[in-house]
Amino acid sequence: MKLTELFDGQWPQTLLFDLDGTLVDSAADLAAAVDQMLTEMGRPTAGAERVRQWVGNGAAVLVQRALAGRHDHEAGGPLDEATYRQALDRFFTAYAEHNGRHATVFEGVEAFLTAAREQGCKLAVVTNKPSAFTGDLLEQMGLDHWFEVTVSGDTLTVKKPDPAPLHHALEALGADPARAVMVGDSITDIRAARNAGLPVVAVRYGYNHGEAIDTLGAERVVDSLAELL
Ligand SMILES: O=C(O)COP(=O)(O)O
Ligand SMILES: [Mg+2]
Repeated sequence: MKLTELFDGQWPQTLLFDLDGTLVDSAADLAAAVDQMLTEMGRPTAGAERVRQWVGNGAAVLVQRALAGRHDHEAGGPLDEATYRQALDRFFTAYAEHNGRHATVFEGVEAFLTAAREQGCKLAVVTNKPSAFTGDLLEQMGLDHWFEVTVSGDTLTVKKPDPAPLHHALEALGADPARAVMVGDSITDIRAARNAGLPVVAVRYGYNHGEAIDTLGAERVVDSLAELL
């Protein structure tokens, strides 16, 4: 299913990309940092499989899920504020050490970005990842040169699924929202795109909290971004 089918045979002018689970397979590093934090706090580790399911709503929610040991962290009861602050602090320190160590760029990403650039598309990253890690990870993966604008989870006071980060990226690019597409891996990206009035391409290989992404309303769902070419 080609991307051009979304816009009457034309390429979109602008592409907004999610980062974790869409461009970069970063779960192993996030899991290493979460488990380091949990160990330092005398708690049992979570393991890569569960951490993968907890990624997508930013560092604060990831840490809350890790402390509760479950995805619906609120159902685990209220978290003690001091414990949460300490855990968040330890997670930031640990992830600064692990960020990029085991991460890889997903298959199809470079080919797709190359084609998009050839078509003159404007490219931006809109992630819920804190800015302390976003630029560093993009640089380590050799992806930073593709993107004119990066909006991180703490760039604004709200993050995806709020549409504001997407609007912010479009404004910074001087882009027409009517000719823009969001590309992401989770329900959060689909909701953010809906809220911003953009079509969305979803990838099946990312982190959607262990749930299938096919029935969540994305205009296109692919196994590799190369399928869009
Ligand atoms: O930090 C996260 O929770 C995930 O970030 P993402 O928005 O790039 O998937
Ligand atoms: Mg993601």
